[in-house]
Amino acid sequence: MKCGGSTLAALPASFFEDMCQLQEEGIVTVIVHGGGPAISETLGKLGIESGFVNGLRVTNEAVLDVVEMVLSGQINKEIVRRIQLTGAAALGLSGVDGHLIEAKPVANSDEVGLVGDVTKVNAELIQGIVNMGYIPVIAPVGLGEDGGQRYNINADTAAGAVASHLGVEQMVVVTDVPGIMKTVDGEKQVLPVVSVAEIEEMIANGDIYGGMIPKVRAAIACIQGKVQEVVIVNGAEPNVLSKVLKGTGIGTRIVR
Ligand SMILES: Nc1ncnc2c1ncn2[C@@H]1O[C@H](COP(=O)(O)OP(=O)(O)O)[C@@H](O)[C@H]1O
Ligand SMILES: CC(=O)N[C@@H](CCC(=O)OP(=O)(O)O)C(=O)O
Repeated sequence: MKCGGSTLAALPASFFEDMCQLQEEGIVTVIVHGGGPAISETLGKLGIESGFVNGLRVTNEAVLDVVEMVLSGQINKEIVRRIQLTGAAALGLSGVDGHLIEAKPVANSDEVGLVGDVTKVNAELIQGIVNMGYIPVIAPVGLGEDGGQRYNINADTAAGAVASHLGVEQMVVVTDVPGIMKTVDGEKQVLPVVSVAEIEEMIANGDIYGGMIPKVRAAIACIQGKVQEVVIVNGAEPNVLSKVLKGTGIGTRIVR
């Protein structure tokens, strides 16, 4: 599951209770989370300037210090605490811990700086944490191959890579909108299912823009592998996880 920074504050208790219930039924959740708004807020308080290029935060060492502090500290531990309040066990870590996420500079690193693309995921470590009965909660900070360099990784990209490497059936992307929306006859509608070809068209004509672009790109990358579908849902919806797993037609399903 990818849990977006846009929706974290709005997640109801039922979101975490569902996760606990699903774990009892043998359906394990692995969480990769974002925290973009909280990073921007702390950067602002500290007077550190940063911008975005095509949805990726321009990242230097000073920005990366804040990204790591906010994601691996504040946000990661907040999610761990909320899961634990349901009685379930959770273990928080970032891509740095146990070389969980290995990364290399993105193609446009001359523009965005220390932003990484995932090259490797330590799936055995995630599996081991799951086998011990913990829900892994992963912050998207990665390490270079030599282990010396940190990278800021977009959380959608990191979640897609984790889903692919784990070979899971489904990735759920939890955000602040009820799915991929399109204006039809002047009215905004949620599309129940979209294909890869339709997504490319929607990006080209501007129907999909901004923060939705890395989500659909990550979805496309992972459903070309073992993952069969990616579902985009609104985290504020009560019991959204059990609704997704019961196939109640909630959100947008992205299929091949
Ligand atoms: N076609 C679309 N349907 C729904 N949301 C869209 C679409 N295109 C762009 N968006 C935007 O994507 C946002 C979600 O991305 P983002 O703000 O990065 O959230 P997160 O923090 O969950 O990753 C929505 O709030 C919306 O403004
Ligand atoms: C490279 C890059 O842009 N990294 C993101 C990581 C957090 C993230 O992706 O959070 P959301 O899912 O809430 O957007 C950032 O610095 O904001």
